[in-house]
Amino acid sequence: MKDQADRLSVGVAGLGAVGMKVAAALDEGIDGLDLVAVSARDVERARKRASGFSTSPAVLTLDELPGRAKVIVECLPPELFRRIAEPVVNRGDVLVVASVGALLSANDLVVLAHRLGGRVFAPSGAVAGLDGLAAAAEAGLEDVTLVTRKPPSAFTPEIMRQLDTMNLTAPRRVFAGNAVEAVKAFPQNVNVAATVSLAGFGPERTRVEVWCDPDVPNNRHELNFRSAVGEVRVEVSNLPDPENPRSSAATGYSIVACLRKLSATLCIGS
Ligand SMILES: NC(=O)C1=CN([C@@H]2O[C@H](COP(=O)(O)OP(=O)(O)OC[C@H]3O[C@@H](n4cnc5c(N)ncnc54)[C@H](O)[C@@H]3O)[C@@H](O)[C@H]2O)C=CC1
Ligand SMILES: O=C([O-])CC(=O)C(=O)O
Repeated sequence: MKDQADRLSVGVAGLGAVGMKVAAALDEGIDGLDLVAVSARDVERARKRASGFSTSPAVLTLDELPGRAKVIVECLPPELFRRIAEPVVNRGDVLVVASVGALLSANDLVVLAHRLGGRVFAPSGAVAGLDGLAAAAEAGLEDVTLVTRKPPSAFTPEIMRQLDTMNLTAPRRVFAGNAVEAVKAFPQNVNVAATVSLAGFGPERTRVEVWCDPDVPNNRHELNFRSAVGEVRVEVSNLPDPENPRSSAATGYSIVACLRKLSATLCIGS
């Protein structure tokens, strides 16, 4: 048990598929961390969602959240990323990011965090293999490719209409390009591409394919990389979250695992 002075207060921005898992795990207890506040679009609804929590976090609007906790976990729609990230970083606080795609156009905030002594964490989220990728990056990467394959129901209604995905009878490649272009085209589907690119070869050089596949029930991510010290292939087949099928159910748990490391004595994995 940490001394009171060493404990970190935590706020969760967004109580959807990802944020609710993070808030629930904090409420159950993560060593050294205290859930003090949550925020969602509909404050009344958020109050109901948090009513079973034993820690009784304050339920706030998004703009009230910065400053209420030392660590803010962003679990919002990507278009709201800056609204929470900017004030958090401006205070020199710790930001943990789910909408990692939005980080690709927010390098100014990372620079500011560095200047003010803050920190920004981008957990692995729905993808795996970033430990090996980070090691390979140290050794010298030669090629990184991420192939994301999702069922039609995992795309936003707008993209489903654009691509006519509901009428697909066979797998179709709906995107090929680099991570920057992938995030622009699919802001709610390929945060993983942003995370992989930041962990390894950079957003411009990381190659990404997105497939809409009526034959797969799960969200699949296949990461391949080659470096001076060998080749790695990692395949993930994630169950879609029952609350939001666009997000893999594993995402929230990856953020929880990252939060545990904030104050853990024994840290496993790079
Ligand atoms: N890093 C990764 O590997 C992954 C990242 N994601 C991303 O994580 C983020 C969260 O995903 P989900 O939880 O599935 O989304 P969701 O749609 O289930 O939840 C979003 C939450 O934001 C809240 N919200 C909306 N407007 C708000 C406002 N003005 N103030 C406060 N809260 C507001 C909503 O009430 C909702 O609780 C998304 O950007 C998603 O693309 C999703 C899957 C994987
Ligand atoms: O949850 C997933 O499988 C991936 C995802 O939506 C994202 O990276 O934005």
